[in-house]
Amino acid sequence: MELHIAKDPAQLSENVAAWISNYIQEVLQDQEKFTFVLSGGNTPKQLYSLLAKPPYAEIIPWEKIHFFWGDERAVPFEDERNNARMAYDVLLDKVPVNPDNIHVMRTDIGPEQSALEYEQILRKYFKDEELTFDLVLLGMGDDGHTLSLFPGMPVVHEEEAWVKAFFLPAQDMYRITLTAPVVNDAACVLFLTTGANKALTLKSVIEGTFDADKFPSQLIRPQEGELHWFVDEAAASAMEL
Ligand SMILES: O=C1O[C@H](COP(=O)(O)O)[C@@H](O)[C@H](O)[C@H]1O
Repeated sequence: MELHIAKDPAQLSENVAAWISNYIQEVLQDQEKFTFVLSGGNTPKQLYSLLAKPPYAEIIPWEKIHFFWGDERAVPFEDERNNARMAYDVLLDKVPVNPDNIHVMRTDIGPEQSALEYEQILRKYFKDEELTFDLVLLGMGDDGHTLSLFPGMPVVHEEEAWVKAFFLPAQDMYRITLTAPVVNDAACVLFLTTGANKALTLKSVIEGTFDADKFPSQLIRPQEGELHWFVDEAAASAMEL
């Protein structure tokens, strides 16, 4: 695991935008397409909006990138809580992405059906071979969740399905999520985390005893791929560095 600490969220977003841009260009020297799994929530907004502007808007070969999502809140696309909607607003509507390469988790059908359909989309894309995303961007909630793997929910222990839907009583909402084994098969996983409110959780996730029910983010340990935590000083403040 590699830990990268920046002064504040603005500097962190700058660093991550540059890092992602370099990584995409490097990977595309050896392959034709790049698979990028996006996260939702508030933290990546600044990063997405930087990627949508020069120099990244111009140097990233957008047409070669296939976009997927790590998780989705089962609310209509028009709802501002919808993770895909946020990414469209801040990034995807602003750069020359091929619309056929954008693979959203649908929320205009039932969540269970959407999860099954998304798994089919992934199986088709990866032609039933090993599912290996090039880059998975993740966030971490104050409670230690990542993707929609929330503390204490059975989905945390899912080993078979690639995609699961479930009801999250705490938010009175269905969630659709990739499961941890899928993310752990990725070539590179990048967590983006900011804020003092996440400091104690981050310390537990990185330095604490393994307890996936309490801190689902601890489940993310790529088998062979790279794991990077990009955090700001406030989020890192409780760690022993
Ligand atoms: O609900 C979610 O939360 C996490 C963390 O979001 P943040 O607002 O604390 O950055 C996010 O990664 C996930 O995609 C989203 O559905």
